[in-house]
This record gives sequence, structure tokens and C-alpha cells, in this order.
Amino acid sequence: MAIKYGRPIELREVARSSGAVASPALDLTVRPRRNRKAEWARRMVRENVLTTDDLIWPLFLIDGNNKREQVASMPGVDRLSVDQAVREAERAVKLTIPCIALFPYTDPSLRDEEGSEATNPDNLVCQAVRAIKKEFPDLGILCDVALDPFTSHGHDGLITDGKILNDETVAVLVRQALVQAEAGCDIIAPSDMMDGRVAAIREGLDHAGLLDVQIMAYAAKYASAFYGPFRDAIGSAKTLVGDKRTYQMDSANTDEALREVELDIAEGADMVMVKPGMPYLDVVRRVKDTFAMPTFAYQVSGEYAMIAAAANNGWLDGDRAMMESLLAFKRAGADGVLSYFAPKAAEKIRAQ
Ligand SMILES: NCC(=O)CCC(=O)O
Ligand SMILES: [Mg+2]
Repeated sequence: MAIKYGRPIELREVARSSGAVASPALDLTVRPRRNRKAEWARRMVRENVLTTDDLIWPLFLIDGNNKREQVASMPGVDRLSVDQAVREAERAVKLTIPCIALFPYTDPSLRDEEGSEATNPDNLVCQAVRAIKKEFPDLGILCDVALDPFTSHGHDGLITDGKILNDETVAVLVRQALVQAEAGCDIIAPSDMMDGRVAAIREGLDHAGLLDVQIMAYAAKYASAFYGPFRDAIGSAKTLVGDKRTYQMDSANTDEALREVELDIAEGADMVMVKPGMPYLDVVRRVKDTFAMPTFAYQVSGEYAMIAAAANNGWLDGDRAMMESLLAFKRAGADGVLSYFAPKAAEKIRAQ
């Protein structure tokens, strides 16, 4: 190492203040704490900053009017009727959050084996997109593409004899993407993890003349326990049969994440995502370093619930844990974060 830490023995004792305890000064030339001595000094050397531009706010939708229903496992998060979602969209605009994401709680009577409601051009998501775009055309809207909010079995794809049918599912996902894009959605975000869906969706969008609709691929989505509260929110927790490990990734792998991301980029993804977030920051870093693509992370429902629950119990300073967890994504190389904390974090950033 080039740095020399020592200094001549005769200089060691000279800088002691009179009030110092009687112990010899350490022989240190380099003292990293100097750069942390005051808030202005810390700001000067700060390497990463979280801004409102880094936030994407996921919202849950429910049928009805003037309705807000608490999601029990996500304190502070509600399911919203379309008119209420428009009000939250207004809040996003005022907070300068660039983009929201929409997730429907589909009425159980509309769920079936094939997830047909996903391709209904007048489903809850499409209604919300149209209503929000009408009032706030400059707010970005991201829509998930996957069948789980619409299927009676809670899986993201079509099933026969307990097996997910990849290619048949992709054909349905293209139609789902098209109804959402035609309603005015700006970013199509396939979260299903079927092989080949990004290419098929890109081709479908281009064929329909929807050349400007972006694709944010949930490229590396892991089979995770942290999705629990989300399934509660969209009402698939009780109906889900089995697990999703034949399509979502094994949490032990990171090389596989790079292969998944590489494929989605080759198939036309404009942006890629890693999900969940906090337990997979190593994956975020590798993806960003390897591909230099716009890279996003999803701080999922379970991550939100952990912090919110601990804060509600007085075990954590909720605001500080929220900001620290969001900054961690920036440090890992993410360009942005989907987080249920988005409005709260944006309020805090703007108050600073
Ligand atoms: N496709 C979107 C999700 O699965 C969200 C998961 C979560 O927030 O737990
Ligand atoms: Mg894939």
C-alpha cells in the first residue's frame, strides 16, 4: 500500500488539547472521520443521493366508487377505486414522482382458469389508465403483464395438469399488453417470467403501431417469500395452488440472472428489473455493471411490511429505515426503485 500511516515519533504528542485524557495520541496520519465531522462536510463527500425521480409508486385498484380498503399486511397501503387512484395520481404529480404502477384486485367472480379478464379492454387496470391519463397525461404509467391477478389458481400463466404452458401463456400476455397499451399505458412490464415474452410483446406492440410504448422487463424475478403481502393485496394469497418455482428464479443463483437479463435485452427490453430488492442487491450491482442498462429494483411488499411492522411496534425508526433502504438501491447501481414507500419518501425528500 502506498499510504504511510506513521509519522515521526517526536510529533506524536504535540496536538493534544489540554482537556484530553492522559493517554498517548494514536500515531495516525489518516483519520477518515475528518470527512464526517459536520453535516456540510458529509454532504460534500456524499456519493449517492435519492431523488423523487428515482421512485415508481405501485398502487392497488379495486372496483367501486370512492372506495379505499386497507391492505391488512401492508399498513399504510390501500386498495383504491379508480376515482381514488386518480387522486393518488395527482399526489404523485405534485410530489414529482415520475411514474406509477397499477395492480388490480380482481373480483373473484371475474377470475377463471385462463385469466380471461386480463385481456378485457375495459378491465379495472384499463379503466384506471384511461381515467388517470385523461387528467394527468404527463405522469408515466406502468402496467404489469402477468395473469396472476386474473386466474382462479393464482398462477402467472395457463396451466394444464399442473404444468405451466409457456408458449400458450405468451400469446395471452401479448393480448394483455395490447389492451393496456391501447388504453394509454406508457410502460409494459412483463412480470410473468415466461421465456420469450419480451420479444413477442415487442412484436405485438410494433405491429399495432405502438412503437413508443416501452418495455420494462421483470428480467430477474426470484421465487420469493417476500411477495406474501402483495398476494394478500390482489387477493391471490388464498387461491394460489403450489408455488412458482418452475418459472420464477431460484434465489441461490446470480449467473442465471445475467443470462435472463441478457435475453430480455436482446428481445427488446428498454429497461430491466431485479425483484425482490433488498435481499438481491448483489444481483442489481452485477446487472448494472454487466449491461449498463436502465436498471430498476422492486422493493416488494414483504420488504415494505417488515419495515412498516417494526416501525409500528416502535422497534425501528420507520422513516430512517425507509430512507436508508431506498438509498441502498442507488448504492447498488439501480436507476430507480418501485416502492410502496414512494409517496412518503418523496414527501421527506421534498421537505429536506
Ligand atoms: N408483479 C408484481 C409483484 O409481484 C409485486 C410483488 C410484491 O410487491 O410483493
Ligand atoms: Mg426470462
